[in-house]
Amino acid sequence: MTGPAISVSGLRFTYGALEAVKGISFDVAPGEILGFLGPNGAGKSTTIKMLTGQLRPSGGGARVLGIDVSTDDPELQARIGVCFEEKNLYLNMSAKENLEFFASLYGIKDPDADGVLRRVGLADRASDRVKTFSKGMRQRMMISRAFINSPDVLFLDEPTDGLDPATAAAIRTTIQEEADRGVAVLLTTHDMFEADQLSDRVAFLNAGEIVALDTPENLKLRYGSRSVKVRLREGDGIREETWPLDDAAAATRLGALMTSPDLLTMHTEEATLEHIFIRLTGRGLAG
Ligand SMILES: Nc1ncnc2c1ncn2[C@@H]1O[C@H](COP(=O)(O)OP(=O)(O)OP(=O)(O)O)[C@@H](O)[C@H]1O
Repeated sequence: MTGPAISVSGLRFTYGALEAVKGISFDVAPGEILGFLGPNGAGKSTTIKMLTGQLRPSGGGARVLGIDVSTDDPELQARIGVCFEEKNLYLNMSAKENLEFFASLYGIKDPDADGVLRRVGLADRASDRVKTFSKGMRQRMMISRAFINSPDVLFLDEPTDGLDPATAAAIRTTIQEEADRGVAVLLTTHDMFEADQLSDRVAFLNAGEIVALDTPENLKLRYGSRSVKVRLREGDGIREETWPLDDAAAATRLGALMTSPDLLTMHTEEATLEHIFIRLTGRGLAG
């Protein structure tokens, strides 16, 4: 297709008197991963629910693969993959039966359930009932479910939350592979390493508004500042100092410290997405 896979314009949602999403606009291109970041309650889930047809927008609009999300068009559900904690799995069915059942809802005749389970590391549990699965395995099932219809757009809400590091890394690789084959991905995560590693661009959402949207590199250049952390011997103890790296006065001070006999360690700290978010909003991503 030409044009954006996801196109959002002035999108709003109100729960009674609460305006949870306040007129946001953004696009996601085919093959692009957009990291959708913000603290609890920022409006990420509400936005995803509107884009996946679960909530009708209160104002503005959005198109996914050219389909107006407020039209209940079944083609939308057939062409998107959603990993959202609120979607349930059938606990008495096996992993494979779950995927085959979901595939049947999309009218897919011969779903590659084994292939999808292999991609999330559950191939050897294909015949086991989901009720015997651990929390992380159920999370992997949710991800596999999002892949079963070979979607053109993926909505992934904290896909690696609660997974062990090796499994999380494998899932990130899978998400990147999907993007490489042209899938547009909207990814929410509280893991800033993951956001930085995977996102082509990042949107910071705060209190229902997008406060910044750019590549991680550009955000770091524009809002981030590098610093140097110095540890010095002081009497019987240790003193720590942090100095901005791009600052003339700091350079003079750091130059003097280099030759100090009390200098223990000195290391540079890069701007992180979390630092930038705090700077932009005065809030941490976790709360
Ligand atoms: N069903 C609901 N009824 C009333 N208010 C709601 C409902 N769902 C969410 N809200 C409110 O809307 C705002 C946005 O919530 P939302 O779930 O979209 O945030 P979020 O960014 O996804 O947060 P989290 O990181 O915790 O998942 C919050 O103030 C929340 O309390």
